Amino acid sequence: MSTIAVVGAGKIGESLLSGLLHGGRGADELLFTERHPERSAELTARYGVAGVEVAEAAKRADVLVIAVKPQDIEPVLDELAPLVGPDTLVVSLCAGLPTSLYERRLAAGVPVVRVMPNTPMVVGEAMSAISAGSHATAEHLALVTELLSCVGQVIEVPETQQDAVTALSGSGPAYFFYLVEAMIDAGILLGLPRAVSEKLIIQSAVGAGKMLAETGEHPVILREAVTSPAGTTINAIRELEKHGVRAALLAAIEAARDRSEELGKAHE
Ligand SMILES: NC(=O)C1=CN([C@@H]2O[C@H](COP(=O)(O)OP(=O)(O)OC[C@H]3O[C@@H](n4cnc5c(N)ncnc54)[C@H](O)[C@@H]3O)[C@@H](O)[C@H]2O)C=CC1
Ligand SMILES: O=C(O)[C@@H]1CCC=N1
Repeated sequence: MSTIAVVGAGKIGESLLSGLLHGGRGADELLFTERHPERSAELTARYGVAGVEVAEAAKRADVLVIAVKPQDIEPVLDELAPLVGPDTLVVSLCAGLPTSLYERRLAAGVPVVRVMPNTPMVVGEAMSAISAGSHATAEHLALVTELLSCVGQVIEVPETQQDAVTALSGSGPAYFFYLVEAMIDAGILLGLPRAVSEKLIIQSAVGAGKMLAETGEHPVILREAVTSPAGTTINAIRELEKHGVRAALLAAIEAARDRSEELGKAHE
């Protein structure tokens, strides 16, 4: 039985704990650390998992999952440095932080796997991309894949692609939520009640997502099937093109990639 400790049980850390429990891990195989005592008590009451100090997590865990904000990593590394050795697998979920940061700051030979998950983890539909650091083996990657499979899908990418992945799927749910929010507003503009507009758009988003996932068709084909000659959709598409929506998405995702790179460089 291996012990998994989540350091920083915020949105992502809590979703992972919940997913691991649903996936069949016992509460006694899990630990978490949280700097706010009220939050810690709330999580223990909800999941039956013990909240411990970072140092205790480092001593007891076989797998340490780091889920603090990248800006909060320094004190965590300081605490872990004297306690973590090559028998502990460190899994970082932090945007921008390279495996080399952990390898530089922790004892020689500590295996590190970098992961970029996303918030649909909360409903078991995460997209997680994983990359091995220089001491992580195929077995370590297989273990991380098994853990993350409890909360969604997993792919392996070279670490050089992780900043791009962060911009695409890490932040990606926010772009879809933004789009949905704007489309609901459009319904209000056209005079629909808010509740009706929300239902129409959310179910359209769910349906479109399912079609993308289940038909295997390219998005262009699916869009063309909606776009009738001299119909309504093409009029909307003309406006999207006129307002540069495609160019805006390219620029937005490039900016997110740049920020991920900056977050990593802040700890060089
Ligand atoms: N929110 C998102 O969509 C995604 C976030 N991530 C990454 O996951 C990590 C966590 O993000 P969120 O869950 O959104 O943040 P969050 O702010 O909800 O959670 C972070 C938690 O860490 C705790 N914490 C900070 N320092 C601590 C310490 N020294 N000891 C114990 N607990 C400590 C905080 O109290 C907080 O509850 C970040 O590095 C982020 O880049 C990755 C993919 C998606
Ligand atoms: O915005 C952020 O920095 C985090 C990482 C990816 C999604 N949310």
